[in-house]
Amino acid sequence: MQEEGRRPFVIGVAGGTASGKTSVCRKIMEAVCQEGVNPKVVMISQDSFYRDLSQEQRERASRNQYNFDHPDALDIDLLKKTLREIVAGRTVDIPVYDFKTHTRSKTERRVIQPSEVILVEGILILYDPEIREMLQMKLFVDTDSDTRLARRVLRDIQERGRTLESVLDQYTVFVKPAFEEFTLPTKKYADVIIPRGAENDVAINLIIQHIKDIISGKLKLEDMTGSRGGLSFPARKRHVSESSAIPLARPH
Ligand SMILES: Nc1ncnc2c1ncn2[C@@H]1O[C@H](COP(=O)(O)OP(=O)(O)O)[C@@H](O)[C@H]1O
Ligand SMILES: O=c1ccn([C@@H]2O[C@H](COP(=O)(O)O)[C@@H](O)[C@H]2O)c(=O)[nH]1
Repeated sequence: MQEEGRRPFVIGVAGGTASGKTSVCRKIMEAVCQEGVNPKVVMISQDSFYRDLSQEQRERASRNQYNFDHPDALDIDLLKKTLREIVAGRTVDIPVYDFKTHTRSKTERRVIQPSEVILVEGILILYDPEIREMLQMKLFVDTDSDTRLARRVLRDIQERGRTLESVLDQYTVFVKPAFEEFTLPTKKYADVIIPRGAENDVAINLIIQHIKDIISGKLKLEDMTGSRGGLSFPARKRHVSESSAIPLARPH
């Protein structure tokens, strides 16, 4: 159960498509859940907040004429509302999105119980200023674009019902330009940049240790209480300037 008066520690994980956002979140979740205090940790994907497409939009999507990488493709208001509820410690239910049909399930919703640590990942999770304000730790997964494309091709063919031609076409027309216009510029908001994603154990272990210190109370509450109340990343106080976030590179 969430402790009275303690707000969840909300971590935003951004990065390009197939950069390893989900994989990084899973590694963090596994490690943090091994902690003796056994905190409740939950992961939410921005993908759950894709708009439910009309028949006409679905037809365009099937012809690769719909831009899923533009901020307008997401119901950002619903995402914000949901995050506010979560921050307030309330149970919420979120849509279940189907990448094959580009629709939300009519019958299923995912229930998110109050938790001590919330990981929220997505290509545009650092895009909206109000969402950024709700995040106490901001991460950017920085994986080489060729690697990302190679992974996306495999994943979208295996899991999202796409053909090679359609993945490459969508990537060239929408995914890459939108990454450069909307996602890449949000890297400057990150507190920590993780080169190479989930394989970067040095970076991920440092992040995990920081989260564990917060959960265990090793980092003092007074150091962490920011203007938004509740637990906030202590780096707020010694916050590096937006352009000087620390890229955690492989040691040589
Ligand atoms: N370090 C890695 N090495 C090999 N494959 C990876 C690695 N990280 C992620 N993948 C694979 O790449 C694809 C996208 O990874 P994922 O973590 O889902 O990225 P994102 O959430 O950023 O889209 C998945 O199929 C995943 O298994
Ligand atoms: O119906 C849809 C919805 C989204 N996409 C693509 O998904 C990625 C974002 O997901 P990641 O897991 O971060 O890769 C985005 O680039 C959209 O293009 C889609 O293809 N179809």
